[in-house]
Amino acid sequence: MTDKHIPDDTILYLNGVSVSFDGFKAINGLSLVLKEGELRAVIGPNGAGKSTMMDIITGKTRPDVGDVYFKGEIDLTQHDEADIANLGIGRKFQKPSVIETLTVWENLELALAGNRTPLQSLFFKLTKENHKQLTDMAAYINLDDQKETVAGDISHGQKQWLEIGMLLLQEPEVLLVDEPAAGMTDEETFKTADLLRDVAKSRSVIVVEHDMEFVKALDCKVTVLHEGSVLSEGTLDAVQNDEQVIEVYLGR
Ligand SMILES: Nc1ncnc2c1ncn2[C@@H]1O[C@H](COP(=O)(O)OP(=O)(O)OP(=O)(O)O)[C@@H](O)[C@H]1O
Repeated sequence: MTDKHIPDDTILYLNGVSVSFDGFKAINGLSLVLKEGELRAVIGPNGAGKSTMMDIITGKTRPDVGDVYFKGEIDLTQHDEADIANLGIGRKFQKPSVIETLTVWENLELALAGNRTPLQSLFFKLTKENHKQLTDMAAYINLDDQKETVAGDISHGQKQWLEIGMLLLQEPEVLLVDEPAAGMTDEETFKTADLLRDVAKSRSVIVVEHDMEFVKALDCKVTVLHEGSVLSEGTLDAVQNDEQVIEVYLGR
């Protein structure tokens, strides 16, 4: 147990986190509390520290100082990237990393096998239950009709959904999603917002995004980062009307 007073329903707890690169403070006293089952959008101008924050949560970057706790008692600064993924924090990078020469179904199958040890996955055979799991997931991510299509032939938006589906098969408790709507059509953007809102009914989700229409569709609490710390937090309306946020975005 930690001596920090972290509320029971907190899944991620960042407090006073800072990290410098060559003397430049990319993250500067950052504090953020994410509740179980919460969907949170993180916005902020280029260089605000959004990716670095995700890197710290997932163990890619070690903070110089500060607390980073998962589920109240797991000190994430003491774990490496592989450990943190296994603990239940999944991350989707901006660029989809599906295997383009495999079908949608095969990509999903691979993600399911990925939950096993290398030896187990070598001999992995789909059970009836696994088959249903993959069929349900394909439908859930709007790819029911594309199951047999090679991933290289589906749209950019569909690739993003496929990757979200692959991550969900690993059943993370927290899903971190980096700019999912970039390069999507309007229809795909809104479907993605629907999907992530639904995902957040059974786990916690942080979405980093620039597209304000998408953030509006997510309909959740918004955190604005600037120069490595939280500038404002609240509803999208509240942060968009915050004088400090207006100044940072519009340079007034
Ligand atoms: N490994 C690194 N070495 C040096 N500087 C870095 C490193 N990683 C990030 N930075 C710097 O830290 C700052 C924050 O970068 P970060 O990528 O986290 O911002 P961001 O909010 O994700 O920006 P964007 O919206 O452009 O992706 C930037 O000034 C960046 O140049």
